[in-house]
Parts: sequence; structure tokens; C-alpha cells
Amino acid sequence: MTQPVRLAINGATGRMGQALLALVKDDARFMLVAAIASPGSSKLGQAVGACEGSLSFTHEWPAADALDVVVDFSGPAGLAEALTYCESNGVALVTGTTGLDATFAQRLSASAARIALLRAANFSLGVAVLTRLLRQAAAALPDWDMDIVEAHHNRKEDAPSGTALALGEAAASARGTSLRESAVYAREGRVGPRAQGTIGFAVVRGGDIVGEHEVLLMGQGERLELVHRATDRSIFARGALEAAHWLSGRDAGDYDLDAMLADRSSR
Ligand SMILES: NC(=O)C1=CN([C@@H]2O[C@H](COP(=O)(O)OP(=O)(O)OC[C@H]3O[C@@H](n4cnc5c(N)ncnc54)[C@H](OP(=O)(O)O)[C@@H]3O)[C@@H](O)[C@H]2O)C=CC1
Ligand SMILES: O=C(O)C1=N[C@H](C(=O)O)C[C@H](O)C1
Repeated sequence: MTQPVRLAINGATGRMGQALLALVKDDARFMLVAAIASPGSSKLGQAVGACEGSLSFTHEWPAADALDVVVDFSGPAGLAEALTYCESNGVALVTGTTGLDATFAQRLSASAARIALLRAANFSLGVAVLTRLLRQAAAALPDWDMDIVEAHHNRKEDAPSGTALALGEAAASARGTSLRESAVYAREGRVGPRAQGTIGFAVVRGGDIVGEHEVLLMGQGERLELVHRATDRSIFARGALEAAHWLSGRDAGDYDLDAMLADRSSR
């Protein structure tokens, strides 16, 4: 019988941490070794209710040989700590943390030379398919205006969402450009007519919205709308656990969900 993947969840007290804990307890493919919280967390020492045994929320990382993979949904500070641990101990890392700056993104890319790393701004299958559809539409309609509207709950800290930025990057690259060259993040006052080829972003924050992304492709006399609505965080948690299972034991490298899906469909 294959051994379960030994897993640590970083950011375990958060919304995504809780969604992961709820799934892991019934998933025989995994053994939860650590539920990591911030050094100042009010939950340190409290029992991790979702799992069997005596696990408590902790900021102590396990011994290197006790762990196969870390799943991180914390924030930039939490991810930095997880990355340091994974690099020092040769442990694989799956991260969904968004709101990272370019320097951090470069650090992640460099780390992938030493550890197996899988990152995704959105772990839902629906957004993976939306991204493919968007690449097709953006290339087929190169002159149409494009805006991306995203909506999330009122506790979200980063904007635009990681998903909105990843969708924008995919669309820009399908048109032979980059988001750095084409993004417009704010419109206020007399901004004048729209510049050709720009990709605009609009952000909604409120209530308990799990995550919604709408891409508008606007031509003359017609409009195409590509929309994804997440209504349950467990979709992200399920995707991240699939990624953790797939990544465990792999060679160092910079992986994404497309690589995982392609590998699976080739079997
Ligand atoms: N890629 C995807 O599919 C998805 C990505 N996300 C992203 O995941 C991240 C987390 O989202 P969400 O769960 O809603 O956020 P939360 O704020 O609910 O959870 C993050 C948790 O991380 C903990 N934390 C903070 N600092 C550290 C640290 N240094 N070490 C360990 N834990 C730490 C915090 O709690 P405490 O102080 O108790 O430790 C907090 O509860 C965000 O960047 C979000 O955008 C969210 C959903 C899906
Ligand atoms: O913070 C969230 O909640 C989410 N964040 C991710 C993002 O920034 O795109 C993914 C999802 O939309 C939920």
C-alpha cells in the first residue's frame, strides 16, 4: 500500500486553511503533520478540531524528514517563511497566496531550481478552463476592448485579485503583449477615450462573495462575456490538495495547474 503524503498546512487558521482542514480529515491520501499559524496567532496551542489525534495550531515547523509537502494559503509574510523552510529542508511547496510583488515572484522562480513548487492564483477547474477560453477569444478578437471585473468578500486584502491579474496576463500574452504594457488599474476624472489595446481592471469588495471573475470583450455592436463564479471555497482547497498529491515526490521545478492537468490527461 502507498504511504500517505505527509502534509503541513500554512495559514491553517484562515478561511482557506479551514477549508483544507475540512477536506484533509476525510482524505486517506494525506496525513496531516502540522497546522501552521502565524507567530502571533490567537489560535496557537488550540486543538485542530477538524482532525483526529492531538494536533494543535503551531508556529513550529516539523523536522525535515517528517514532511513531504507544504500547502500554503497565508499571505506574503507566511509564504516567505514557508519558502525558507521548504528550501532549507528540500520539501515541496504548493501555494495559492496572492498579492505578491514582482520581487517575491522572482524569488519563487529562483526557488523552483531547488524544490518542487506549484503555484496558482486560482485552484478551481473552472478558472483553468476559463483561462484557456480567454486565450482563444483574446487572440481571435485582437481589436476588441477588454476589461476584467472581479468581486470578493470584504476581508480580502489584495486587489486586483491574483486570478484577475493571471487572466489579464494570459489575454495579453495571447495578443503578443504583456500586462505590464497594457494594464489600466484605475479610471477617475477626465481620463479621455480608451487607449487601443489596454486591459482595464475593476474591483468589487463586499459581504461574503467567495470569488467572481468576469472578462468583457467589447466590439462594435456586440460583446462577449466570460464569467466564473465560485460559491464555495472547497473548490480551491480540493484543487490545492490534488496539486499537493501530484507534486509530492517530484523533481525540483516551477509547476502550474496546466502542467498537472496535461500530465494527468496524458496517462
Ligand atoms: N489560489 C487560490 O485558489 C486561492 C487563493 N487565496 C489566497 O490565499 C491567501 C489566504 O486567503 P484566506 O484564507 O482567505 O485568508 P485568511 O486571512 O482567512 O487566512 C490567512 C491566514 O494566514 C495566517 N497567517 C498570517 N501570517 C502567517 C504566518 N507568518 N505564518 C503562518 N500563517 C500566517 C493568518 O492567521 P493567524 O494569525 O491565526 O495565523 C490567517 O488566518 C490570500 O492571499 C488569498 O488571496 C484564497 C482563496 C483561493
Ligand atoms: O482571497 C480570496 O478569497 C481569493 N483569492 C484568489 C485571488 O486573489 O484570485 C482566488 C479566489 O478568487 C479567492
